Amino acid sequence: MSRKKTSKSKGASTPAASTLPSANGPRPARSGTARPGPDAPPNGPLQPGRPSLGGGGDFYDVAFKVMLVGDSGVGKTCLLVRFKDGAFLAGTFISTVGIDFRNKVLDVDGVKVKLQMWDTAGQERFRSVTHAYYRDAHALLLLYDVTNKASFDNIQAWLAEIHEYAQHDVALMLLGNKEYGLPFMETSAKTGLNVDLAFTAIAKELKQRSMKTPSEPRFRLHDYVKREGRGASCCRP
Ligand SMILES: Nc1nc2c(ncn2[C@@H]2O[C@H](COP(=O)(O)OP(=O)(O)OP(=O)(O)O)[C@@H](O)[C@H]2O)c(=O)[nH]1
Ligand SMILES: [Mg+2]
Repeated sequence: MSRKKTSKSKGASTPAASTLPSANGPRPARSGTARPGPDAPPNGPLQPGRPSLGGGGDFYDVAFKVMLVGDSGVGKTCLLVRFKDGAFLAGTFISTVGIDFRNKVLDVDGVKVKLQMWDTAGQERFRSVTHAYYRDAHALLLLYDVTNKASFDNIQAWLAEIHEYAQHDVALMLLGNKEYGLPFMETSAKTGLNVDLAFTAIAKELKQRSMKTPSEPRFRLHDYVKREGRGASCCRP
């Protein structure tokens, strides 16, 4: 697959969607090798989209490159494994070395969208490796650990890296991972996001506790918040 190298300039915009050569082929020697092996998909600009058959027989119409970034330990790899395989990597924490990738094809309103997801190492020592991958990412998921204040404080630094190395129009999302096992939502007094929900939910919980009527279905605060919570929010300083 021919690739032209484009130097990143502020005027450059995110490369067109593409059909990526399958990254489903044999994975790099060790997941997250500092430099993915020869089977890793090219890190150059991506070709224009066309229906294509990736490795592993997954048909897709369009493909995008998504990168996960954030401090070491915030849960980038675990989030990816959960999304890809539906499993949680409990047990010992094995830090990603360099960069790794996983693919998943989603059906988005009848369009087969292949996400090639790059799992970066959060450790400082791999930063130079991961910088090279920002350039042709279509989207960046920036993770912090809601139980680790420093990982949230570092968001500013990650945003500066993104501004420095990614295309100016890259799609960005901020994800707070892990939880204390408590119902969790983000609110904004400024925009009103989830403000009514927060107080309505707690009112429902307290009413149920004090006026329990056996015939009424049990109110589950966690489920209610999850169901009603408007996750879509944008974090303005
Ligand atoms: N309780 C809880 N633990 C989590 C969650 N996600 C990840 N972990 C744990 O956090 C630790 C780090 O998770 P990883 O996914 O390996 O972290 P990472 O961001 O990939 O770290 P690096 O590869 O070093 O950048 C592991 O021990 C996970 O089990 C979560 O949602 N909840
Ligand atoms: Mg990792």
